[in-house]
Amino acid sequence: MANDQSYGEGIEFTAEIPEEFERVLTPEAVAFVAKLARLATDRNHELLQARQERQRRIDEGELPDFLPETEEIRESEWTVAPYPEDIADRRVEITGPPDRKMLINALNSGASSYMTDFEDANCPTFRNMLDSQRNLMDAIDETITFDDPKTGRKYELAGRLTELANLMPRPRGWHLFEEHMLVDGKAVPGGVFDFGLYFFHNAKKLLDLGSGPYFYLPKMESHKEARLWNDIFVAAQDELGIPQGTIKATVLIETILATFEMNEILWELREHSAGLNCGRWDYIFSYIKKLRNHDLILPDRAEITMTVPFMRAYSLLTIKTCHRRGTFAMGGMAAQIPVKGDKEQNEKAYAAVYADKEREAKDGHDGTWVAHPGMVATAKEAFDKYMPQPNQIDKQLPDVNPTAEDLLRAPEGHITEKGFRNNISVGIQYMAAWLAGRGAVPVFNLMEDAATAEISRAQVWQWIHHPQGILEDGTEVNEELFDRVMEEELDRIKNEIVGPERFEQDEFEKAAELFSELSKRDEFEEFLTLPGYELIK
Ligand SMILES: CC(=O)SCCNC(=O)CCNC(=O)[C@H](O)C(C)(C)COP(=O)(O)OP(=O)(O)OC[C@H]1O[C@@H](n2cnc3c(N)ncnc32)[C@H](O)[C@@H]1OP(=O)(O)O
Ligand SMILES: O=CC(=O)O
Ligand SMILES: [Mg+2]
Repeated sequence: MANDQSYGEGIEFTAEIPEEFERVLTPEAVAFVAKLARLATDRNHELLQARQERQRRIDEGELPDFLPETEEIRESEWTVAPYPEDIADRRVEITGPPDRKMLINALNSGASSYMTDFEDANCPTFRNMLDSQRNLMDAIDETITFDDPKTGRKYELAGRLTELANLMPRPRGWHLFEEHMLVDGKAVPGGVFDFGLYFFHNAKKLLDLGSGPYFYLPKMESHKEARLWNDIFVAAQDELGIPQGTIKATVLIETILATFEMNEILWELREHSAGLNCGRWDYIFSYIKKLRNHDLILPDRAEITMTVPFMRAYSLLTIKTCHRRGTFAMGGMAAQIPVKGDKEQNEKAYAAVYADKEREAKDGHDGTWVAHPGMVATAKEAFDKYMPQPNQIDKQLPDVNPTAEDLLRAPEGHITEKGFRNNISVGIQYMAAWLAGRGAVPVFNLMEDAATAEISRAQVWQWIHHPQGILEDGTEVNEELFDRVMEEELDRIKNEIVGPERFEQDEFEKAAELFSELSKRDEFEEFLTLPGYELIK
């Protein structure tokens, strides 16, 4: 175990650091993270406070809209700094948590980039966070290998790092803190911990290889949150003597509030921007969460596709905004993954991914996300067809001018018992995996992660708490119905889906307890990973 005395004044670790991770938490790397934390932590808390105040105003009737005070930024002509040539072509980006095997598989997958996920697809145990950093260090040293004890298979990189997918880590969002590292008695913002360690160990090596420190930034709700990231980038580059503007970050537009501040977010990060991405799953979650006190009730999760009007308006506005500012408009995640042992369902999954990517490419997106290596070729085929050049940033969309009403209008649809059941079952299955340390899992042939599970959780809460929470057969959604359905679904999970043995081993009972508590309580919990973190840290 590393000795916390060696880390310097005001720096403390609240958990043992296994020896194998001492090369991640070197005194120099820790001091670097501490420096960034001292810059960021209080501002992070103020920004979270501002989120609460905004929510209070929305609860009282205010609706999100474009900000009058930043009109000048929206109306004037400017572009972000040019992108580096090695990320000119981002047509297919694979995503996933950087566990050792997945990291090697993702780098070798044929995708243009790998969104290396410390957020939605990751369960933030201290071990997972440190293991991910170590795996990334080994990948960038080009020494990473993995011997799978279960299969005996050996894994290694399929070529030089620069011939493989570009690494684009996504640090944790501003709501998550790394409670195992304290600086001046305060937990370090999770994103600062993830970004700081990665940048400290790898930025110079990436530049020497001819690549660079590229990032994704999640779950922001305002341009002021982007300003904090920009200040962190400036300080980090300064500290390591790396030229300003070297970092390039793509911001996920995945909250209903950020959609009204796309220009402003790009402006804040203009020296460091690599565009925006449509984080569709968190976006739906955010819509439900932020507008929960309004009569804007969404139908079953399966009916909220990218083609319903408010989602389409958001995606087209992202493309318009990014291209006007000279940068990438990345598409989002199709949650379908290959279906083993069912040819028909498998073909449907591939067709759904192709249709999603075809629409994105035709609309003007510059690339897209897939959740599984098996889907890379399918997404690439769609983009190659409609975008033979590396990107289509020069495609302008002057006629796209959605109003606030267009962006906020709830789609028509149905709330069904099937949808209600599915939300409960998926939510419990996901939380059970998460509590066992896994942040992304296949459930009912779809990729589920923290963002998709949040939709399920938020819908159940909303239908229980809102007078319009009525199933299409007229049944009122209430706690009694919830208790009955949850018991039936738990029984099904135990006896038909995972089997009694795994049910006992994994955390299904604990997950059900948490899911039930969050669904029934009157106050809406901001993120399910917050009470979840209390159970795993
Ligand atoms: C809303 C959002 O934020 S989207 C972004 C966040 N979410 C994600 O990143 C989820 C990414 N996807 C995944 O984590 C996985 O695909 C899962 C968990 C859904 C399914 O994983 P598995 O159950 O392992 O799938 P499956 O058994 O089909 O995998 C086949 C092979 O592909 C590999 N694989 C699957 N998904 C990935 C991936 N995303 N990256 C790299 N390799 C992968 C597996 O490791 C396995 O490798 P092997 O043949 O060498 O053993
Ligand atoms: O992070 C992506 C999303 O869809 O959420
Ligand atoms: Mg997300």
